[in-house]
Amino acid sequence: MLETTIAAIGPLDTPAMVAARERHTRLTKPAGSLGALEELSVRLAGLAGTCPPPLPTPAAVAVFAGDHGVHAQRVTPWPQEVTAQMIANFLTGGAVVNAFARQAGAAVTVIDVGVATPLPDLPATGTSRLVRAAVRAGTADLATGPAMTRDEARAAIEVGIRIADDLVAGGAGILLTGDMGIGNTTPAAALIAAFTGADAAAATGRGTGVDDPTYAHKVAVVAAALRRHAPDPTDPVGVLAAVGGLEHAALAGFILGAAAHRRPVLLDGVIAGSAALAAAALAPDAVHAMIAGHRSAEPGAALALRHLGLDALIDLGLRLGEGTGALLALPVVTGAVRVLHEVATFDSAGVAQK
Ligand SMILES: O=C(O)c1ccc[n+]([C@@H]2O[C@H](COP(=O)([O-])O)[C@@H](O)[C@H]2O)c1
Ligand SMILES: Cc1cc2nc[nH]c2cc1C
Repeated sequence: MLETTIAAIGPLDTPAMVAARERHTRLTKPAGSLGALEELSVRLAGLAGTCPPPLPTPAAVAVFAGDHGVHAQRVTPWPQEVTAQMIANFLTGGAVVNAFARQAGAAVTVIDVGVATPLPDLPATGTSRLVRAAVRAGTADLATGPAMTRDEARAAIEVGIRIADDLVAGGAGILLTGDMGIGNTTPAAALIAAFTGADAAAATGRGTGVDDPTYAHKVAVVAAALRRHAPDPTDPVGVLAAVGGLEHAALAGFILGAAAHRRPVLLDGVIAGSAALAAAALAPDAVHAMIAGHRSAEPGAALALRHLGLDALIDLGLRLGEGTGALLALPVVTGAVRVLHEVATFDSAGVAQK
């Protein structure tokens, strides 16, 4: 499944992009006046292979949840049970992602790809549902050994591909990434260091908000893990297995799945950024489908986006995860595409040119 997904990912369609650029020159606005939205709309035309590209609707956000053995190293102040407790909150519609999803008209799918705490029977609300797809009950501690086996990393990637397949089959026009996992900014930092070559201190942030001593310890844990595992960026599955997380691997698969279906995938924060690096290492053309929703306050997020050649659409200092930054950026993406559908040309509107 991974190989066929990678094989389906290809370059952008040049004629559709040429048509979109040409159309922009005829619309009733000074050339270039929509800034980054113009190049984004051109890229989405190239992704869809048609101009104008379809409006990115309906939107589907997938929140991949997992737990982390590295929690034992005290890299986060939050108890591990909060991962499962927040899943319950997502399913009853009480989290920030639910509020933003209601605003955006997006459906929320929560995927247990490896939560350590047993989940109770959870009722789905109108717009949220749970998929139980745990590969294992949390990773092992990456400070003392590999986080998971290669087979488990691959299985988690394939969970993400399957979710992307299902959401696209259900009609989704755009996929949004979300994540939930107490401790998951530590593997995200290690992945970003492994794929970009940045050092541990540059790639590591404060996550949910650790104090100075905990931050220094977290950097040391990431640095030691990189020394111990010496992850090889040309072996992305091996990198994910050594220093990643189940939700990071699943998100990498989800991104690949979106790219294989030529659907845009709107990335949330630092966890999505680390997964996007893995996806790009597996299939470089997957980058064409990626849109950086926002610039997370985590320093590793900016490193990941720079490595991918992506500019964030919004920068509001968010560091929540769950898909919240991606959801806030969705109207920007829709606006970029709507221009190509709805704006009059100078000829049709009788507006004089310079
Ligand atoms: O999206 C981000 O950039 C982001 C930045 C910091 C923290 N988070 C969220 O906070 C949790 C991980 O933080 P931590 O400190 O426990 O590693 C996890 O559930 C993430 O979704 C998310
Ligand atoms: C309360 C809480 C909510 C979250 N949402 C995403 N990560 C989170 C981490 C915590 C701790």
